[in-house]
Amino acid sequence: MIEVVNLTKAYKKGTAVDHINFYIEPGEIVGLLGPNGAGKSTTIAMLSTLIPPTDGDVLLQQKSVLKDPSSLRKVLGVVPQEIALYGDLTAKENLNFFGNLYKMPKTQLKNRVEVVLQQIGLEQESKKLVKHYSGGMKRRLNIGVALLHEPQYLIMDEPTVGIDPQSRNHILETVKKLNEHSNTAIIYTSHYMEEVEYLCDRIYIMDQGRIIASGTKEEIKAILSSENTIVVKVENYSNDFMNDLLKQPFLSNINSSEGEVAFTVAKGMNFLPTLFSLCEHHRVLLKSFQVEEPTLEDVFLHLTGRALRN
Ligand SMILES: Nc1ncnc2c1ncn2[C@@H]1O[C@H](COP(=O)(O)OP(=O)(O)OP(=O)(O)O)[C@@H](O)[C@H]1O
Repeated sequence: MIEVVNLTKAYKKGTAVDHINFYIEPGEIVGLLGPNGAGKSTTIAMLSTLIPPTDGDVLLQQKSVLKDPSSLRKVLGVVPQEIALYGDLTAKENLNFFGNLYKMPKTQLKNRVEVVLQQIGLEQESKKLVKHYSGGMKRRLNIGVALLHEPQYLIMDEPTVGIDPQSRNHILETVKKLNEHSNTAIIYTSHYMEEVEYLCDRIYIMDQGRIIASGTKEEIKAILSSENTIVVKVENYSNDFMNDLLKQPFLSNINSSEGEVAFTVAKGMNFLPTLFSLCEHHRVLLKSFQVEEPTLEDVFLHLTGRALRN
């Protein structure tokens, strides 16, 4: 198990990471979800012993890795946000180059290169120069480099930023398979709520250097269990209708766009009579309404008053 204990990074301008605690057990996929600037990359840099913390520690099997970074590096692979590859080499040559850099034995490296190329779905393209690769293929190879030494734990820092949807899906599937077939534990950072929701067993939500919520998806969503979001489709609605809705004490977070009005209401509150009478009064045609499950985005909005993506 890897544990992060009171991990902190303070810069002159402010504290990027502020006494955070979390853990990951073998075989888990754990999500670190937060908006830009929340402190995710700084956390990962400290966790992978690239930068020293101002305070706190990282423990592997209850032993400090700050005192013995090599113990962690043996079992940890890191996929950085930036692509770190040589464009004038092929995929195979890149993998061999990094394998040699890590001083992997020759026969082991040869086998691992073949396995990794298959895992990242680049066997057919392994002899192409990387400079001719698409952004998504480069990202996949970036992941491959981190997998060469068969790490037990893999950290992925926003691995799908700036790539097309097809490559994004490919990466998400690669992550799932890696976890299912090789039992690799994965720390997945992202500001895409859907990715984290799809992949992760447990989630930590970060904001302004702190962890503001943690648990399984269900546990985190339960923070909003006392409310329901209602989405109503209407025609001919006016400002007066909206103003009257805003005056209702039991409705909150009222938003409208393109024929849809959304609001939250306390669970169990019978809002329908009021809604019907307001529609009738303002001659608004009520076409449909539905009760929506809260999303992690809703929880973030509830906890911080801001949207996850800006
Ligand atoms: N070397 C540094 N010196 C000073 N401040 C820094 C440094 N590195 C990061 N920060 C600040 O720390 C905060 C957290 O940054 P960090 O990159 O960890 O966030 P993030 O959640 O990874 O965001 P992103 O998704 O944009 O990478 C930001 O306010 C950033 O400006």
